[in-house]
Amino acid sequence: MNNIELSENQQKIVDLDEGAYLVKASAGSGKTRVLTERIKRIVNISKGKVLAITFTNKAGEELKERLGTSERVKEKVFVGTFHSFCQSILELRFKLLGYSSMPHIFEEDSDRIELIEQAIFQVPYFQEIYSGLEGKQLFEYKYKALNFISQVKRELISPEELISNSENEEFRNLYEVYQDILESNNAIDFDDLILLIYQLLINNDSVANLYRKTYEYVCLDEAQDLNKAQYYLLKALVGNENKNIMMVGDPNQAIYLFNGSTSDYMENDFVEDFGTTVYTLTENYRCSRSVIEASNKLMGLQAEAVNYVIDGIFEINGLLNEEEEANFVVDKIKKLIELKKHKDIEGEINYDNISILARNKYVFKNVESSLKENKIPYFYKSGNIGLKFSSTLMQIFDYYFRIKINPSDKLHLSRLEKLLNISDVYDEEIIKSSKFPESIYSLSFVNTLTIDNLSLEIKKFRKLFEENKVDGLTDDDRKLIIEDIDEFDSNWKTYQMKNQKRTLSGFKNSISLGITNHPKNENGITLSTVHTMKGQESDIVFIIGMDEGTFPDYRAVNKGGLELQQEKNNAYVAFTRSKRFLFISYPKQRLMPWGDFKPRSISRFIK
Ligand SMILES: Nc1ncnc2c1ncn2[C@@H]1O[C@H](COP(=O)(O)OP(=O)(O)OP(=O)(O)O)[C@@H](O)[C@H]1O
Repeated sequence: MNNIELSENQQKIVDLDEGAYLVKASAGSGKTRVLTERIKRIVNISKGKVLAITFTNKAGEELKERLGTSERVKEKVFVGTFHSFCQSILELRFKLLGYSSMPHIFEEDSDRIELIEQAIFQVPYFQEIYSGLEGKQLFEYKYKALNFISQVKRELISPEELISNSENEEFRNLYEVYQDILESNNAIDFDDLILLIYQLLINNDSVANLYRKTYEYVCLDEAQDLNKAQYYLLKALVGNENKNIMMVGDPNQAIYLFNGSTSDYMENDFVEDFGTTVYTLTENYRCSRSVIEASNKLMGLQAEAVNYVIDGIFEINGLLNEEEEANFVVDKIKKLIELKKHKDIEGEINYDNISILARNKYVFKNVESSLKENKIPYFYKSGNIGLKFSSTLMQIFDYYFRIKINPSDKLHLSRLEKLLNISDVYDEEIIKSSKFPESIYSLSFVNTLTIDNLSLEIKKFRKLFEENKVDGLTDDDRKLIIEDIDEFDSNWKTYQMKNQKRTLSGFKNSISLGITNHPKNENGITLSTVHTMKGQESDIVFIIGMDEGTFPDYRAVNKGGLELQQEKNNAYVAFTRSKRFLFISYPKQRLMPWGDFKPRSISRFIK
């Protein structure tokens, strides 16, 4: 991989002098490759440090892998997501933002939902509206309110703008109450993390100058996914002097409109604000001729195949229903595996070089059962997900742990009280007579923990379950608990490796951001939504459920315009994940949850 010879155009970009540059190029053209090589070059020839931002932890890990592990790289490059970068600043400078101790991240959707519910119940006006709602409406109301709050933070809207926006006037009070509750818990949400650091940089010149001096170069992958807060954060960080910033991206791969992202920040604002020079790359190094022809046709593009000698396969198959579609996919997989070799594919065909993609997770239901029936190994690719415990004992540990490091965290305290169904979660006698008497072990584990004894205490805690010293647990319970402890231990080890200055609170926030969580190397066929597969590739790709209403999603079809365009981009991302073979399928009818079959037509994207 590292011996790849760059094309003349790619090399020219790698060798550019200081300045602001945008590489706007299509899928598979080597944008990430060029960015990586440029970072390597800067590390070798310049004294300055590089800040390399990615949108997911996974993309960050891959970038690190491509950069190698030399001391020089470790010392001179910070690779991370916007959130992890902001967290690292917040940890050092929370006092400047008015916090007396490091605020904690409420990362779970369920945390935010509970907070908004609390906010609703604090304002009679909202409480009245809410009480008049039922079932799905309740959820939709909370979702709408949370979405509004998120939008305010992402779009950097001031309170004045809020007031002038009559449609949103209603939620304005709720926003303030939500923020107050967060504050009283000494907590922040994901959007706050970016907003707070942006505010710090624009209001505090000495901090901003410090970071400008520290990071002489800024690099950003997948720049079409920028939202306003992220773009303005970068702008505030770079300042007016050293404008050494390179972004790479592809407007046709913009698929995060729902998060407030638009390629306008990359294509317009970045170019105007920085006097940026724009480069393009037109060759596709990833895909076979058939895949490129299909994706060019989809988008009206003219990407050139570098692998012109590799024909590849592109097929569209309509099946009777979802069950038949699943059987078709599994049969095809079996045949490919039996084949073992194909002239277009390097090495042996095995499960690991096959991926099945779909617009949404629910589309996988039939394929998943068919894979199971046929004993074909598979796994779901996960996104930016932090550690989640499966055993109740470790979930209880998690609550105690959060409260220990953030005593203001009333949200998780009340959840713990509810779970144990007791009012004093620190009274050992009461715990012993609670629903989960074994939580006493979670509590004493948390009580002993300090940043210096964590490794040792984790070992001791694990031993309790290995040696079956805790009453009332089945073997299955013990197995689950030990697996959870091992995951916690592995997160701790990663945190230790990545951080010189360690604190329990820093560790917990890193877990919340998913920075320390490296899902085990999973084997078998990859099942993934298109969003999660972004930036990745696979020799053989199946895209299932390409019927109108599913892909494109019916909501985008109803809305049309930009939303529908993003669906098309989504299909483009899906097509171009395939290096060699691309099999697309759709069911001609779908089973509705109420038991009827509904006819479906082929997606407009493959007609
Ligand atoms: N000059 C080159 N010679 C051979 N292979 C290359 C070259 N440049 C890139 N590649 C390979 O092509 C594939 C696509 O490269 P990369 O992931 O950098 O593209 P990208 O433009 O970031 O893609 P996307 O936007 O679709 O995620 C990778 O497997 C990469 O190693």
